[in-house]
Amino acid sequence: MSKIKIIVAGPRGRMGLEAVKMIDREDTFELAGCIDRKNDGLLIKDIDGLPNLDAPIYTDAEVCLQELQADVLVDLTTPEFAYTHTKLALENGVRPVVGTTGYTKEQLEELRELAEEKQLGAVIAPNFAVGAVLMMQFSKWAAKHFPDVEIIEKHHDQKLDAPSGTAAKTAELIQEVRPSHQQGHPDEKETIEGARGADVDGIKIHSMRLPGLVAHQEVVFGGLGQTLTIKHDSHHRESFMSGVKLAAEEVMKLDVLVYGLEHLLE
Ligand SMILES: NC(=O)C1=CN([C@@H]2O[C@H](COP(=O)(O)OP(=O)(O)OC[C@H]3O[C@@H](n4cnc5c(N)ncnc54)[C@H](OP(=O)(O)O)[C@@H]3O)[C@@H](O)[C@H]2O)C=CC1
Ligand SMILES: O=C(O)C1=N[C@H](C(=O)O)C[C@H](O)C1
Repeated sequence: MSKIKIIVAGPRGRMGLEAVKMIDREDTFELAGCIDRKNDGLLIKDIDGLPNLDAPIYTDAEVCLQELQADVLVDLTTPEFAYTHTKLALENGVRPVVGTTGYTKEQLEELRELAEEKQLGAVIAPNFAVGAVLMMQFSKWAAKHFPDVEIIEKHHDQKLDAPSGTAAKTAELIQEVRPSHQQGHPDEKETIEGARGADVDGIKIHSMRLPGLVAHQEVVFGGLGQTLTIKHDSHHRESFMSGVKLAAEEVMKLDVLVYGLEHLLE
């Protein structure tokens, strides 16, 4: 069986480095090359802290995608670049597996249409940790019985986007089953702006950023005389890698874009 040839965008990042190491460990994967913001023409092994691999680095994503003829692009960069990378990948016959968060609904829809037009698989997953996917699914189930819910997400202080992609996706899943309504007292007023958090159709999202955190979320439901808390913690970025591996394998069998790892889990 031939190996799945993978390009990683963002190899020096916290997630990108874990992905490069995972691809190196897996016999069925080959690191074809990387897209980086700098280090054009160097090899991965030339960069301090990266594994001893001969994969070439490109700063021009389009040239990289055209020259390497890879199967899959794993993107772990920033929202502003991930969208362009994903689009370029689909236009060049490469299947995207995207962990980068911060896509707008319009961008997702446009990429869904492009994948369909090209008949190419694509996976965009705001969270690759299986535990986090279960947390989201359990939350959707709980919301049928507890329509009053608030989300508290906690991340490291280098995170660029707020709320997290996971919190946004959790709210979206809950919205599918929860009748739309505002929560709290109808006359409540914020005496300090932002005190009640972000609002998605009445669901409040609170984002905490602190050094020492990795990725954590609590979904708290309130009912008469009781609360239910569904909580997930990623203590290390290794927690995301089994999901990235699964997505890189499964995307080869898809001819549409799927949004969320739950679509690939039994
Ligand atoms: N789906 C999931 O399970 C998870 C998703 N994430 C998401 O993944 C993304 C990356 O997170 P994280 O690794 O923590 O972030 P980092 O900031 O550690 O890494 C991002 C990397 O992307 C690089 N980069 C920026 N622009 C480009 C570009 N145009 N081309 C290539 N590389 C580029 C950055 O380079 P430089 O260092 O020079 O800025 C940096 O090395 C975020 O959106 C985050 O929310 C994170 C964890 C889990
Ligand atoms: O930036 C991070 O770290 C993470 N980002 C993703 C998100 O925005 O949900 C996934 C995980 O929470 C870690």
